[in-house]
Parts: sequence; structure tokens; C-alpha cells
Amino acid sequence: MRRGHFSLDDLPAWSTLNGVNFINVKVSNIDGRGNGLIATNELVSREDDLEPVALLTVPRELIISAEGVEEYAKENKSFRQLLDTVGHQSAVAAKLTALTKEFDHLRENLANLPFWNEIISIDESITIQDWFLLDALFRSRSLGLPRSGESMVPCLDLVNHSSQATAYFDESNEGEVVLYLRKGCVVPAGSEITIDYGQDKSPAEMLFSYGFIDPSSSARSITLLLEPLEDDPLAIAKLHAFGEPPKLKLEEGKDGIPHWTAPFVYLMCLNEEDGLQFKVLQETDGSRHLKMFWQDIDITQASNTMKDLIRDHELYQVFELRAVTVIMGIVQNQLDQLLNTQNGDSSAELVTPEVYHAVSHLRSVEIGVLRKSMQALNEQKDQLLQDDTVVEYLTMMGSEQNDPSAEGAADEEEDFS
Ligand SMILES: C[S@@+](CC[C@H](N)C(=O)[O-])C[C@H]1O[C@@H](n2cnc3c(N)ncnc32)[C@H](O)[C@@H]1O
Repeated sequence: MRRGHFSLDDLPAWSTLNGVNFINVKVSNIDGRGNGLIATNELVSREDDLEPVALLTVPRELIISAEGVEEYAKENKSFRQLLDTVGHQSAVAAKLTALTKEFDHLRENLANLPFWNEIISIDESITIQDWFLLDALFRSRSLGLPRSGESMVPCLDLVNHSSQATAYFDESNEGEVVLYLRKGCVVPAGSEITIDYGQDKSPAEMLFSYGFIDPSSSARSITLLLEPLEDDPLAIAKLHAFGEPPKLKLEEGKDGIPHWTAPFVYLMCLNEEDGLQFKVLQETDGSRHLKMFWQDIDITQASNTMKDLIRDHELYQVFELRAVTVIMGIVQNQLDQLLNTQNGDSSAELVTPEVYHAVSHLRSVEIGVLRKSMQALNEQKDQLLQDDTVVEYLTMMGSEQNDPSAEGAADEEEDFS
């Protein structure tokens, strides 16, 4: 099975044969961005136009979506076997290691399917490099369609990104995908047509998915993984109850003010003595389920909204202070790591100038977000330390610590330093 090279010179013929229409636009090389779409004559869309101006239409049969993959599997027995054996993979998380593991897993599973085994193991016409390429192609070229979800659309995937995009795409009731000129836009002949790959995508996501960071984008955020506290005896139960990998998202709003979101941090900071409990319930059919309780109320289904559940508690501000202290530790740690790699960075000679520039840009955006967040967290902590409940609580903890006869005094010591 050999994969041929498809020249762009063949695109017009291929488009005609396959029912793809380019309307007053064509594919052209764009400096520094590979290929892109440009206008062949001036394109105008007025605010009061009743119908949007279509620039490209792609028929449903050409779209690779989850539904399209299922349909193809109905027609092709070998592909059905492949899909049943290794299909429905989850998203690749940690690039190369995970991809290598995936590819090994794929080979192992295909050993029993002679058709695929020959291609992948005996003939070795598909290698790990193809798997890397496939992942990169999918990440950089797939897009979210309103009806079909994450899909690959030929020709539409030739359109580059801009945060001041002149076009957008939509999916008709018949499943045809159409690229439209945005209302109120004028594109002179020869100018590029662009879409917006996503306002909310963080710089890291842009770089890892598309290989570039839009310098004009105002999206400034960073997402970090959270881990339960090392000495937490309930760590495993908390992770299980939370049900998804816990994350901390730091994001600068349009006003430049940083905000943090980390629903799991409240679980990290609460314990049995606060009113958090776990119980294993056995059903009549013998199955067992872990249940989580807050103040004796079953909150198993609400682990994501812990902050709202504790809001009415008399020690809410103390819990909030614990959460802020934990977040500050994580932010400071990440900041130290980034500053260390920035100072001792010798990778400039190892990578191309474009890659080095992109990585430096990402690092400086992330350092900026972390520094601002640290400042805001410090302010939040200072405010909490002045709260009456917190002052009273800390005074009480202090006097218990000084009184050796007070039961459990040493265990209950809180560290908000
Ligand atoms: C969906 S493809 C767009 C078409 C692509 N330029 C081509 O030659 O096939 C996405 C890729 O185009 C490039 N690209 C798109 N917009 C860009 C931009 N604003 N700046 C730099 N590269 C861009 C990136 O390499 C990205 O991974």
C-alpha cells in the first residue's frame, strides 16, 4: 500500500470530480504559513445582505467525521475489523511517548488481522513516523463542525488562521460544509481569506496543535495538572470521586485581571474532620460504589461543584485560604521551573529559529500569566487573613498548639505560610 504525493496542481481537477466548489477563491502559497486561500477578485459582503456570500462548498461524502468513519466501516470489512480492534482511541495526551505506546499497541492488536498485520508488521509500509504524522495532521487540520463534531474537511483545511478572520464555516442540513465571507467584510483581489481557529485556545494549545502562536491573540492562559497532597490519606478516594484528571486553569480576562479555576483543590483541602466522608455502598446485585458525603449529604454526583457546596459553611473563608495557599504553591513551583529553563536555555542551537522563537514566546506568555496570578493570589490571601472568621480560627489553632494538653493540637496545625 503506497501513499502517493498529491500535487496542488491536481486540486482543480480533483475538486471538479468530487463536487468541491471554489467560488472566487483559489489556493496559493502564503509567506510563512504554507498554503492558504486567496480571493481571485474583490469580495464584498454587506451588513444588510440577506444571504451570506459562499466561498467554498464541500459535499458531505468527503467529510471525515465520527459518523463518516462508521459509515465507511459498514462498506469495508477490513476497515470494520480495524475499527473494532483498535478504534475509538482517546485523545493523545503526552505526545511522543504516548504516540509510541499507541503505535506498539496498534501493532500488537493487529497481529491477528492478516490484512492489517501484513501492512503494518510484515510489509512495514506504515511506520511510527506515519503515526506521528497522522497525529499532527489530525490536530492541525481537524475542526469542530456544528452538527458532525470533530471532523476533517478537505479544501477547507487549506484556510489559515487569523484573529481578524474574514470568513467562517457552517454545515447545511444536508451535511454540506460551506465557507462564507463574514458580514461587513471586503477582501481585495489577491488577499488572503482566513478563519479563526478559536479565540479561547491557550498559546500552548495553539503551539502544540498548529505549530504557531498568533502574536495578535489576546488569549493568555495556562493549564496545569493538580495532584492530591502527598500526605492525604483520602487521596485515592478523592481522585476516584472526582472522575477526571484534576486541573488548575489560570486565565487573564479581557481586563487583564487573572482568575483561577480548580474545582479539585477544594477536595484537596477538605478532610474528615471538616465533614468530608467516603463510604463504599454495596448494591443488592453485589456491585460496589464509592460514595462521597459532605456534612452527611451525598455529593457523589457533585464533586465538580465543591466550592458551591461549602460556601455556607461557617469556616468557608478558612477553606478558601487553604485552597489559595495550595494554588500559590503550585503557581510558584511552575514559575520557578520556567524561570530556570529560561536562564539555562541552551536549546537555541538545537532547533530551528522558528521553533526557538515559538517556544520562547510561549514561555514568556506563561511566565507573565503566572507572575500576575501570583500577585492576585497574594492579594486574595492577604484579604482572607484579615477576615474575622480566619483570625478567630488561627488564634484558636495557635492557642491549642501552645497548650500541650489540647487534644490533637500538633495534628491540626495549619500552614498558611
Ligand atoms: C489547517 S492548516 C492551513 C493550511 C496550511 N497552511 C497548508 O499549507 O496546508 C493549519 C496549518 O497552517 C499553518 N497556519 C495557519 N494559520 C497560520 C498563521 N496565522 N500563522 C502561521 N501559520 C499558520 C500552520 O502550520 C497550521 O498548523
